[in-house]
Amino acid sequence: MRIQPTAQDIIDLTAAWTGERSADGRPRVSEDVLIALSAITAEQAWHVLDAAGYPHQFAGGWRTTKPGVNLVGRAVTAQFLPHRADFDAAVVTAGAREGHHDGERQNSWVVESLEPGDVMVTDIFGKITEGTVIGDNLGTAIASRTGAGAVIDGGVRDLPGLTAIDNGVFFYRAADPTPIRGVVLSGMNTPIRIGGVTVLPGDIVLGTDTGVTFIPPQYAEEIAVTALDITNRDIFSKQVLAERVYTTAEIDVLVWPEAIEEHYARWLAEGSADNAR
Ligand SMILES: O=C([O-])CC(=O)C(=O)O
Ligand SMILES: [Mg+2]
Repeated sequence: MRIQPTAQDIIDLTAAWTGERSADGRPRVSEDVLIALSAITAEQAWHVLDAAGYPHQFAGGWRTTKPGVNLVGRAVTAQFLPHRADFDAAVVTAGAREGHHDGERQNSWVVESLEPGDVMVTDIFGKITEGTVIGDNLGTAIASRTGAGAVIDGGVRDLPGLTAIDNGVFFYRAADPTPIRGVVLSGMNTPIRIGGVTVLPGDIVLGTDTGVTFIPPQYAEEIAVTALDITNRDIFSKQVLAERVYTTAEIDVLVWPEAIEEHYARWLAEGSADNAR
């Protein structure tokens, strides 16, 4: 038994990704794509994923420590189950074989595995009381290791301290003063369920005020490129409307006539989108 699958198991699990990978086998979407995704909306991601046949990648109904700030990074998944003594003993033994020696602090096993650009994504079956996966100490460790944050489908504690962490964004269900208890870590970087979404290790987490999208890595670049085009068209539209070059009837349509498309292409080529931003 293993707590974390081997790199080869993770490669097999995510075989749809053909690009670069982390040492643990997870898909490693590039830094440039992550930066581009940090400015997009849940709707832009949804549009591409729905069209690609992935309509169930969004989970809503969160609280966030940084409203208005997006969370973007590569998922490190973790799953907790209700405590069961014999299973916990097996987990502690397997964990020690994989280098995790503090069997009483299984939540820290996950935190200590994190790398820059990772987002810790934890399924703790919605448990709030005694389901507080992190507080401000583990939150500080997550932020300093990842520069990103975490998605906890359960509780957090030390909320004022967690909110004060500048370099991390935390999505959670509710805060509670109790410490984590009565659970066992059943897996790290295994497939997990968050809301109605199946999340795989290396998925790109996009947390916005709307909710959290888990983007299969093979769609990350397409979403970044599509979103940039949508954003640019929006800037162009507002500019030509403000300058009264076209009427709203001409601009506010699903497909622009050829002349407006050509104008947009010229405008893009002149670098006007970058100037307007
Ligand atoms: O230590 C823990 O397990 C949770 C906690 O309170 C913290 O991270 O500050
Ligand atoms: Mg604490």
